[in-house]
Amino acid sequence: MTSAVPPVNSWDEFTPLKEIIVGDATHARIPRMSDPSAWLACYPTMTPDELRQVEAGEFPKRVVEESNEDLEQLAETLRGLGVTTHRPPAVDHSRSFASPYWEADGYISYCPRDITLVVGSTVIEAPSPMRSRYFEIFNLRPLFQRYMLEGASWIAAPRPQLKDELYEWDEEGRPLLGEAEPVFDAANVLRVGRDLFYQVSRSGNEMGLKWLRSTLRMVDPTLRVHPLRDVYGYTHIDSTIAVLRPGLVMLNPARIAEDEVPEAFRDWDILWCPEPEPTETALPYTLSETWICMNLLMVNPELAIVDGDQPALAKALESKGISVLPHRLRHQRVLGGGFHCVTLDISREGGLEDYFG
Ligand SMILES: NC(=[NH2+])NCCC[C@H](N)C(=O)O
Repeated sequence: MTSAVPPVNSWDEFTPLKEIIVGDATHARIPRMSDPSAWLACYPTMTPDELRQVEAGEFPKRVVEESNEDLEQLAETLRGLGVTTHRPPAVDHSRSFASPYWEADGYISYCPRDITLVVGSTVIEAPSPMRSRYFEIFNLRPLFQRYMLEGASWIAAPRPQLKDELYEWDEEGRPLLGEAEPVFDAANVLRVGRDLFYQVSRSGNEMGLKWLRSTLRMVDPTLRVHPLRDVYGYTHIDSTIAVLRPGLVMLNPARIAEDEVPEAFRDWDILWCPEPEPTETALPYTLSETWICMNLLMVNPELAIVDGDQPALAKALESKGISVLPHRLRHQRVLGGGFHCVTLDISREGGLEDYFG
């Protein structure tokens, strides 16, 4: 039975939220860094010597437990705002697995944003370049199957082979992402109605951009995918650019210079993210930089869920008429995800709009 209202409808990052998935930190672990895809995804700026400090295995119990407390609080707040909120339990990341070409450890279910791209009523399983993420999506499958039965479209990118030749090396012996096959994390993409922005970086290659363009032609031929090259070379776009509402975008001043604003946003009002407040971290190495504070969740164009430890950010948003709901995500740097990362919006009120016309 398909409903008149599509069960999945998410074309943007800012219109009023109706349904969302919130991540789960249970079983979160650091994979062995001997896997180049894990090193590339987790600590890509570390040299081989610096990487020696990283201990593979489960994140500290306190990190997991406190993160799950924070995620449940986030879910409660969203439910209180009338947003249908799902908490699918994490897969068991303690189990290693193999393909004909490699073996990998489990990783994390904390950031559903990273592995699934929702464009309109189409759920797209992204081809992550990280071997440890190969089965992460399995905890979302029951929901995706239900959405399909209710009328959504559900596809997956070609399963990537992730052979060693996909990974290249820089002059300091650090991994890079090659072009052997289409790979990207969904969090390399921002959606702004008819326009999507795809970051080419160590977590999304040019071949992935080609695949996404070819696929979105089937979703709607008017969709446009704009590459963001040489903006931020590392993992994911959502601590560099945050689209707050039509005509207003927050940018990371440490990564984008005033004279290098991506062309599409040059006529928009720009809110430069204030310098992040320093925060303590439970481990000496983190999956996210301090700029993860930008990684906020727009509940609607006038309301944002943000890190409560960033008063300057709250003030900056309020100066643009955006109220904030301060929340804690105590280990967002250690686990590599803020409020945008730890959620996956399934339905918003917005449609296939042209916000740049
Ligand atoms: N969807 C995500 N997990 N985004 C996290 C981006 C973190 C980014 N690499 C930073 O250090 O600022």
